[in-house]
Amino acid sequence: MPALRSRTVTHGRNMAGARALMRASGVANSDIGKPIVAVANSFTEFVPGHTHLAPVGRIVSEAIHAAGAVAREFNTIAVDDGIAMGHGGMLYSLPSRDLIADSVEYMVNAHCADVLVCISNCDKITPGMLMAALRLNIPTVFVSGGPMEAGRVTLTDGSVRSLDLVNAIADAVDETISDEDIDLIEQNACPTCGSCSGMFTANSMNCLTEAIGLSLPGNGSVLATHTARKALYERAGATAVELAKRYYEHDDDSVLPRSIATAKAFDNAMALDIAMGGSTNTILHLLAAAQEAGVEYGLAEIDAKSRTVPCLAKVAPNVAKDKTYYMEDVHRAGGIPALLGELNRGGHLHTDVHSVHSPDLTSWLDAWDLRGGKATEEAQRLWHAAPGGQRSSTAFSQSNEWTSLDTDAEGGCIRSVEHAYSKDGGLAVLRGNIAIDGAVVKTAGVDESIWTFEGPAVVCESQDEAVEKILNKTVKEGDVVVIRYEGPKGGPGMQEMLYPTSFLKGRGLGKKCALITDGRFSGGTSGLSIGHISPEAASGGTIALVENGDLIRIDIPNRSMELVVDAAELDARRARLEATTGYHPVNRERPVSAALRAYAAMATSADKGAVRDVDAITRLTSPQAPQPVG
Ligand SMILES: CC(C)(O)[C@@H](O)C(=O)O
Ligand SMILES: [Mg+2]
Repeated sequence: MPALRSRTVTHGRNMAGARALMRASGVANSDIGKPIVAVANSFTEFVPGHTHLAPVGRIVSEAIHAAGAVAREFNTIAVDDGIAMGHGGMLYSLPSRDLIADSVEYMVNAHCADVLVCISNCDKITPGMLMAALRLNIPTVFVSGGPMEAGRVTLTDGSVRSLDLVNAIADAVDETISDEDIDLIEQNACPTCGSCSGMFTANSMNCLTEAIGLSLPGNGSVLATHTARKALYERAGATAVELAKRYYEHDDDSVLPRSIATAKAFDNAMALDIAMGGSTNTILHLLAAAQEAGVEYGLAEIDAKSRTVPCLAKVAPNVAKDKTYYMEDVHRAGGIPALLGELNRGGHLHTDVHSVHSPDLTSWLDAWDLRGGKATEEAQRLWHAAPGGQRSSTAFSQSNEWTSLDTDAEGGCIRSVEHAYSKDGGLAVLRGNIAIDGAVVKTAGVDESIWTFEGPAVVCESQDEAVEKILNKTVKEGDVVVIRYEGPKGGPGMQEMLYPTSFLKGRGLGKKCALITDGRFSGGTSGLSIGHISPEAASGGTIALVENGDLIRIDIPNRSMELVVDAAELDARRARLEATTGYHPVNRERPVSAALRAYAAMATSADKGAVRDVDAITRLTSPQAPQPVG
C-alpha cells in the first residue's frame, strides 16, 4: 500500500514545526493525517476565462473537506493570449505553459501533497497543469472554468449576427465596416466570463482532458456562467478524495494519471480533436504531455489518425456551410460524450480505456452519451444547460435551459460518421523539403477550393513585418506569406499568428492566400494557415532559405508542402547564410528578456512539443561531458 506522501510532514516528532505551521494556516488538529489535496487554481482578474474562478477554488475545497480530506489551494499564473496577442507580450505565452507545470510540481512536492485538483481554463493553463499531473503521477482530477457564451450583435442596419473574439479582430481591418459597427462588435464579441466561445485552444484542451479521461463529463462544454458547473466543481472535489482512497487505502493504481492517460487514451483524445477540428496548439500540447507521461505518441501517430478519422463537427472559427456553431451548441448536442459516442460507433476509438469517473468506455458512454439510448437523467439534464444571454463576469449567474436538444446526427452540430463533413479529419500533418520534420494545418478551417495551392513567397522575418505587409497591401491574391524566426527558439516563444491570419481575412484574402510559419496559430485562425514548420528557421530549417518570389506548393490531400527550388540552389543559399548572418532574422529589433532567453536556450522544436530540454544546457556548458541516454 503506498504511504500518504503527506506522512513525511504530518507524522513524527521531528516534523512538529511543519505541523505548527499547518495549524497556523488553518488546518484543524483532527485533520492532520488526512490526505492533503493540492487545489491548483488559476484565478486571475486578467483573463475572462479565469476571472470567475476565486469562488470555484472554495467550492472545490469545501467538497474535499466534506469528503474527508484536507484541501490546500494555491494559484498559478495565466496569460490571456487574446490580450497578449499582436505585441511582445505574446512571447511569454507558450513559455508560461512550462512555468505553470513547474510551479504545480514545486507546490505539490514542496508540501508533500497526496492528490491534485487542477482548476484550469485558458490556452497554456490546461496543458501546463496536464504536464504537471503526468509528471507527478499522483491521483488528479481536472476541472476547467468553462466556455464563454457566444456573442450576438444588432448592427446599425438592423441585421443580427452571432460573433466571437476573432470577428472583433478581423473586422477591425475590414474597411467596409463602419466605426459605429466596429464599436458594436467590440461591445458584444465577448459577453461573459469563460474561455472564448469557439473551438479555440482553451476549449479544445478542456475537451481533450475530458476525452483522455482526466475530467468529468461536461467539463469541456458546460458554460462558465451556468449553475450546472457548480455540481461539476463539487463532484471534482469529491472524486479527488475518492481516487485518493482507492490509491492510498486500496492500492488501486488504475486511478493514477499515467494509468488513465495511456497511449490509447491519447489516441482517443486525438481522434476527438481531429473530429472537431480543434486548435493546432493541441498537437503541440499533446506532444509535450505525452513526453511527461512517458508515452510514445508523436507526429507520426497524429498523422496516421488524421488520415482515418472524419470531421464530425465544425465549430467556430470553422464554418458549417452558412451556420456558425459555438461550444454552447456542441453542449446542446450532447457535448464530448456525444462526439465520443459517434466516433465509437464508427469504430474510431480504443475501448480499453478508463477515466476518473468510469471503469471503462462502455459504462462512460452508456451513462453520458445522449445518442446512445441509455443516458442517465442527470446527463439529459446537464445537456440542457443553455446560455443566459446577459453580460456577466461571474460564475453561476444563470440557470437557463434549452427547450430541446440537438440529436440530429445528419445535419446538426455533431454528425455521425455516416454523415461526416469530410472523410478526412479536421487536422493534418504535412511534410516536404521545407518541413522535413513536419508542419500542421487545421484542415477543417481551410476552404476545399484551396486544399492544393501554389504561389510566390512573400518573406517576413517576424509577425510584425507580416502584419505590415498584409495591411499595406504588399501581400496580394495568390501569395504565400512566409513568417519565419517565430519558432520556439527563434521568437522566442513561438507566437500565435492570429493577427496576420485575421488581417488576411479582413482584407478579403482568406481564401486567396496561404500563410506558412515556424510559429503557431490561435485556435481562432482559419484559412490555409500552416504552422509548426520543423525544423524552425533558428535551428537551420529550410524555411530560413526561402527568398521573395520562390514558388511554394501545398497539397493537403497528399499531405505535402514543397519549396520549388532545386537542391543545388538551396545548398548554395545555405552555405551563403552560414558564412554571413547565420540563422538569425535580418533587421529585426526585438527586446528579449533574460527570462525568455532562458526558455529559448532550452526550447525544442515544435515537432517535439516545444518543451524545454534541460540537457541542452549541459551540452552547451560542457560539450565533453557524458550525455544522458534516452
Ligand atoms: C485568444 C485565443 C482565441 O484564445 C487564442 O489564443 C487561441 O489560441 O485560441
Ligand atoms: Mg492561444
